[in-house]
Formats: sequence, structure tokens, C-alpha cells
Amino acid sequence: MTFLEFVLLLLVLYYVIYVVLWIVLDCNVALWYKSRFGVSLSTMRGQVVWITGASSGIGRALAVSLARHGVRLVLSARRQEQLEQVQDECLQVARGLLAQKDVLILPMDMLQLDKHQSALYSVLNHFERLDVLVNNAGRSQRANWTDIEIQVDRELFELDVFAVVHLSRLVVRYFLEQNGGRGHIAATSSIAGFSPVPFSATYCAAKHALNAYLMALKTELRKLDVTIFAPGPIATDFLLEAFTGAQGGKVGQSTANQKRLTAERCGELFAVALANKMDLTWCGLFPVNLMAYCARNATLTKILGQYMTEKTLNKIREGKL
Ligand SMILES: NC(=O)c1ccc[n+]([C@@H]2O[C@H](COP(=O)([O-])OP(=O)(O)OC[C@H]3O[C@@H](n4cnc5c(N)ncnc54)[C@H](O)[C@@H]3O)[C@@H](O)[C@H]2O)c1
Repeated sequence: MTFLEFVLLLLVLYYVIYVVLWIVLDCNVALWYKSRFGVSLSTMRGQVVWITGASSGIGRALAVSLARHGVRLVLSARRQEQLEQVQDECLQVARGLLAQKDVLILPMDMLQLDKHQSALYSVLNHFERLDVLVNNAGRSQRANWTDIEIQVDRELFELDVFAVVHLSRLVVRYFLEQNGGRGHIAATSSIAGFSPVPFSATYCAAKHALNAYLMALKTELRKLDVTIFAPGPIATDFLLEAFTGAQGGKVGQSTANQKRLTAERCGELFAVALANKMDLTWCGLFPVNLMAYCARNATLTKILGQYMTEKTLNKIREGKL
């Protein structure tokens, strides 16, 4: 065998192994590797992590994963009662690593931008520090592109983009002015944030915009850690509250019996991404993971676009394939 043939063989082997990993793993290879051999979550013990949208789904699962390792938490969402339940769950799994004062409940509506500053003061008064902000609160969408009212585009962007950017700016200023420029901003984006899917045009655009805002932040402030965590379909109740195309509309559907990654697994992987300060990671069951890889590669995206019909894409994201 010539040297060239040997190199080609290695290249083919490399791709074969990678494709197999894309099929069997439920997240990107780097995240899977960090979950096994990366920095342990216990290195975050004592840090203060503020999670928005912590009352249910991914936010709740992330809070529980972090609490297990003694990470101090600020839990924000609109519903106090649900936040109290998450607080109880966190204290239970922490098994003595956390006391009640270590899990602060801070109810807030992300859309009330004028309350963001006082919410940040409350966090700092309570803990005297903040290490990580996780922008997780958000709503999805199901609607035909042509039917979406412009008010819906605006409302979705208000919550999924502008509220996140506003709160993040305040926290980044705190990092710059009182923390030597060090700190960590994270957000729950979506695979739809780099690989558009049908019937969620505003949502796809919002998550793309969010990614761009955060990537731009990282280019300006290199000392800052920025994590974009992009899940595929996850088994949460997010479709109950998801936007439609009509103003005031909600999809009101359950995701029960759909093929989706569990919120618990998603929360664990998100926690690993934070502990390892990863910049862009994603998770999802086959074929979502494979699609995410293709979307990151322009040539593969073109090929995928030619063979995936809108029906197939929709089946995948609705957990029916
Ligand atoms: N479930 C999925 O398949 C999936 C996939 C990719 C990305 N995501 C993203 O994950 C994040 C969490 O969604 P989820 O699936 O856990 O759904 P969820 O509905 O269980 O959680 C959404 C959270 O955001 C909060 N929230 C909504 N509007 C708010 C407001 N105005 N102010 C404060 N909090 C508000 C809710 O109370 C809840 O705590 C969202 O940003 C969503 O876009 C979800």
C-alpha cells in the first residue's frame, strides 16, 4: 500500500467512525466525550447559576442536574408554586450539599424588561456573586409560513431574543464592572437555530438571531464564556404554550408518545456543556443528531436538502419517525 492509499484509508475510516457515532450518540461527539472524560460537574460546586424558565422542562432538569453537584441556583420563571416544587426537588437531590438559602426562587416575567435590573440586584444581594446566566425561558411555534401575523413575529422575538439580549447585557456589564470581565452567558437555543425546519419560521429565525447575538458577544469579549446549547426534540410540555400564526394563539398539544430525548438527559448534557464551558453543542435522538452535523457542513446540507422532503423533516421534529 502506498503512503497516499494509507492516508486515504485513514480518512475513510475516520468518516465511517464519525458517521456511526452520529447515529448512535444522542449529542454531538465533543459533548459526549466531555460527558465521559471532561471536567467533572463537581468543579462547579459553590458557583451561582441563574436559570430562567426554570419552572418546567429543560430548565427544571438542568437545575436538578446542577443541584446534585452542589451548584447554588437562582430559579426564575413566572409561576412561584412550580418554582417551589423545583426548589424542593433540587434540595432533595443535593443530599446535604445545598441548604434552602442556596436555591433562590426569583419569580419574574422575562417580558418585563424594566424589572430585569432589580432582579439582578436581588441575585447579587442574596449571593454577592453570579457566575453563570442560563437564558432558557422561551416559547416555540407551529404555523404555516404564509399565515403568521406580524404581531406574532414581534411577540416571539420579544421573548426568545430581545428579553434574552436585555438581561444578558445587564449581566455582562456586571461581569465587566465587578468580576474582571470573567463570567459565563449561556442560552437554550435549538437545532432549528442553525438548521431551519418547516412550520416554525419565526422560531427558527429567533433562534438564529439569538445564536448570532451570542457568537458576536464572544468575538468582542474573549475572556467571557459563552455557551449555546441547541436541543433537538425534547419531551417537555413546550407545545402547550407554543405560538401559532395568530396573535394570542397557543398550540395546546402534548408531546406524550412522541419520540423525543428526555428532559432529564437533556438537562444532564446541558450541565456538562456548562461545566466544560463549551461554545456550541447540541443533543437529540437519531436522525436529529445526524441532521445537525449535516447542517454544520454546507455540502452535506445541500445534499440533505435535496433528499429530505418537508413531510419527512416535519415527521422527525414531531417525533414520528
Ligand atoms: N422541548 C423542545 O423540544 C425544545 C427544543 C429545542 C429548544 N427548546 C428550548 O428550550 C427552552 C425551554 O423549553 P422547554 O422545552 O423546557 O419548554 P417549557 O415550556 O417546559 O419551558 C419553558 C420555560 O420558560 C418559561 N417562560 C415562558 N415564558 C416566560 C416569560 N414570559 N417569562 C418568564 N419565563 C417564561 C416557562 O414558564 C417555562 O419555565 C426554550 O427556550 C425552548 O425554545 C426546546
